[in-house]
Amino acid sequence: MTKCGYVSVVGRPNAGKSSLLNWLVGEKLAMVSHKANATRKRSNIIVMHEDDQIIFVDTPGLHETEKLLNQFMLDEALKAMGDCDLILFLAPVTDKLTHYEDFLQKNKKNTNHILLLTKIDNITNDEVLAKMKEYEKYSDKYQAVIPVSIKKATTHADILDEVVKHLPEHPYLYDPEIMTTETLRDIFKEFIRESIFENISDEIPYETDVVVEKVEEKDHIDVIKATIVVQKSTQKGMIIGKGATAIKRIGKDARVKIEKLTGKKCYLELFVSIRKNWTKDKKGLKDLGYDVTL
Ligand SMILES: Nc1nc2c(ncn2[C@@H]2O[C@H](COP(=O)(O)OP(=O)(O)OP(=O)(O)O)[C@@H](O)[C@H]2O)c(=O)[nH]1
Repeated sequence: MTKCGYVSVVGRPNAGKSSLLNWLVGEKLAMVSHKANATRKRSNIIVMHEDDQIIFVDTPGLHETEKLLNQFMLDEALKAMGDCDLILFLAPVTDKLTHYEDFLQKNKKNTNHILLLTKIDNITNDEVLAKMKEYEKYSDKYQAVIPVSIKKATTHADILDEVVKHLPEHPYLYDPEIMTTETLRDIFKEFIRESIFENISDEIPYETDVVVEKVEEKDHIDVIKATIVVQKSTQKGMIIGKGATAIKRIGKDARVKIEKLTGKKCYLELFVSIRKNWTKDKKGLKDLGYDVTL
């Protein structure tokens, strides 16, 4: 009998969740940013490991906050934790244990979890061992602890072997050929958002969203029209930039990512529109597809 189940990938902002998933699936599907809190919604990434199927759920970072959009993000992560067969908790190896202790508090259903110590390329082997020793006082809480660096590691078999051990016997839930339940439209949106995070500084990316209005898939080219939504007119000016330089850079970077994924040319047309204070009220969030039930 095959094994198959849901594995929520959880950790504080910037822990390396999306990077890990892209690495495990061998394809760039999730948005990665050096800025924290870039991931806003859950998304499924499906990895076949030998005959077993693992459905990883990428989640927004665990963080405390008052903003409505951020509360939605936290709620997404908590829901994913309460609703899976196993949790992968990612802790950058240099983190203090308090983040892990916070997670233990939030894991109300005591779902089984594996502790992944990430970014171990940043420190020496001895330091990694010392950190693993620190976590040992919680060894009755986790199923396993695995140190990992996606920058250095050459195989992911050890992580996947360990994950599969804790999944139920179950027939596949998805066609083994597919890598994600996200639509291409969702992925294009995330690529454009990622390019905004890369090119625009300060708080603006956090108050920006993207609506993909139209995707026309032709034989040799995809024609995509998308609108970048901001909260106020000064932000619109920043996104466009002097002589439209900023928006051109955003468009170029997003196009390169899209073309790499699809293997086709892409013509990407970007617009900017203002929706006043969309991150702050329920209607604004709902209109942009964040199903707030808070
Ligand atoms: N040195 C090093 N950097 C890493 C590693 N994994 C991820 N990073 C970097 O850490 C940053 C955050 O990575 P993400 O994958 O976006 O982190 P996330 O946990 O999904 O972040 P949120 O969206 O904020 O929840 C990026 O700049 C990555 O390149 C690693 O193994 N080593």
